[in-house]
Amino acid sequence: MDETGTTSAPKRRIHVVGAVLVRDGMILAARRSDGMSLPGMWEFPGGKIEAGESPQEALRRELEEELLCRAEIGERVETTEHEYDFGVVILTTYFCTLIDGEPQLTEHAEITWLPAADLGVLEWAPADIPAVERLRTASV
Ligand SMILES: Nc1nc2c([nH]c(=O)n2[C@H]2C[C@H](O)[C@@H](COP(=O)(O)OP(=O)(O)OP(=O)(O)O)O2)c(=O)[nH]1
Repeated sequence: MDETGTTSAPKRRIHVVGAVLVRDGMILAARRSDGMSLPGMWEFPGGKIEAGESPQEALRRELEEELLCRAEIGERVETTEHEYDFGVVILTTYFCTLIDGEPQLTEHAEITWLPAADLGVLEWAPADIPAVERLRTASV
């Protein structure tokens, strides 16, 4: 029950993985396009984990689909939970290294590489803020 006395159904829980791609001390950020949810916001490329997939499998698949490149998935950076109006996103980010191909735009509006210390200049999806904060204060 909320403060208006209304009982609402529990929100959908959406398990999402994001790639912190690191190259030459820079991290890749991708801006969501107008056709996506959270339009215009910056994120780590990735997406929803499908049934039967491990987080790493999902991330490899998403990077191949979205950026047309292959990456090695490394250590986990952060797991956060954020409630949006469309559901609760549980986002886990992993350090990743490119092993084949140059990231290409397919669904995002743009991509950019930034030093970790400068990540704060972008407008990140709210679920990403804890990972961004961790990266800004860590050496990558
Ligand atoms: N890929 C990715 N998604 C993120 C991040 N942060 C964050 O809140 N999200 C949200 C956006 C989406 O609602 C969901 C990921 O789903 P998705 O990447 O498959 O997005 P999508 O465009 O297919 O989703 P949709 O518009 O069909 O709802 O998680 C992030 O860093 N990376």
